[in-house]
Amino acid sequence: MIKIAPSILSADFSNLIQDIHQVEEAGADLLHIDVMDGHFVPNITIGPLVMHSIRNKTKLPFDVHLMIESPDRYIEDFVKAGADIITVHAEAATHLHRTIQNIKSFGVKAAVSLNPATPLSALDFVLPELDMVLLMSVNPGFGGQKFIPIILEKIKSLRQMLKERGLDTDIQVDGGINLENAKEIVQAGANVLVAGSAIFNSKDIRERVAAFRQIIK
Ligand SMILES: O=C(CO)[C@H](O)[C@H](O)COP(=O)(O)O
Ligand SMILES: [Fe+2]
Repeated sequence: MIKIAPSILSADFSNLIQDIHQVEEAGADLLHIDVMDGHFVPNITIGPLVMHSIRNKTKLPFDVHLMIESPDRYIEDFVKAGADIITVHAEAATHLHRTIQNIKSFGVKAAVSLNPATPLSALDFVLPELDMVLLMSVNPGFGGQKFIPIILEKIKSLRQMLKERGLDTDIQVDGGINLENAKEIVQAGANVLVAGSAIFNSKDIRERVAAFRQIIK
């Protein structure tokens, strides 16, 4: 079962709840929330306060992508704000194993993200601890960027690595996913697709989620 995770980074923030309801009614599986701190990435987005304010407006699980330095300082805040899955960047966590344990200690799912240039070997000694791996297919920081094609090879290698280890960890891919490339990303081995601009910048958000579902089924 392939999951669709619309990224609210490209939603209309003046109509955020309406946009969220549209993707929810269209059958999205997760709500992808991009948290940026202006340090790890050049952009600044939303924090736990906004997340908490939308928590009781939707039943969609919150898939929280932390693009922040020293993520341990904020894990508890994001759990309290309603996170169901918390993803940290391997490049941003000095003690990655400890950070993963910290996330799991709150009973939420733990995931690690790799920037496009970071090798899969960064996961070698934490892979069995993870519910999901997030492979970035753009350099993080902004929505609306172009998918980096070589990440297809990375997805295939990760799926093979998981198979060899007997793991069925989710592989999420994030950045530049659209109706044209979604199928090959799934065929490469991804089972959770994040899409921001391709969903929220379309004229008909519901129809666009349905079109993604049709293409990847
Ligand atoms: O983490 C992200 C950027 O750092 C976003 O989730 C991602 O870029 C989604 O936006 P789009 O689908 O428009 O590329
Ligand atoms: Fe993201």
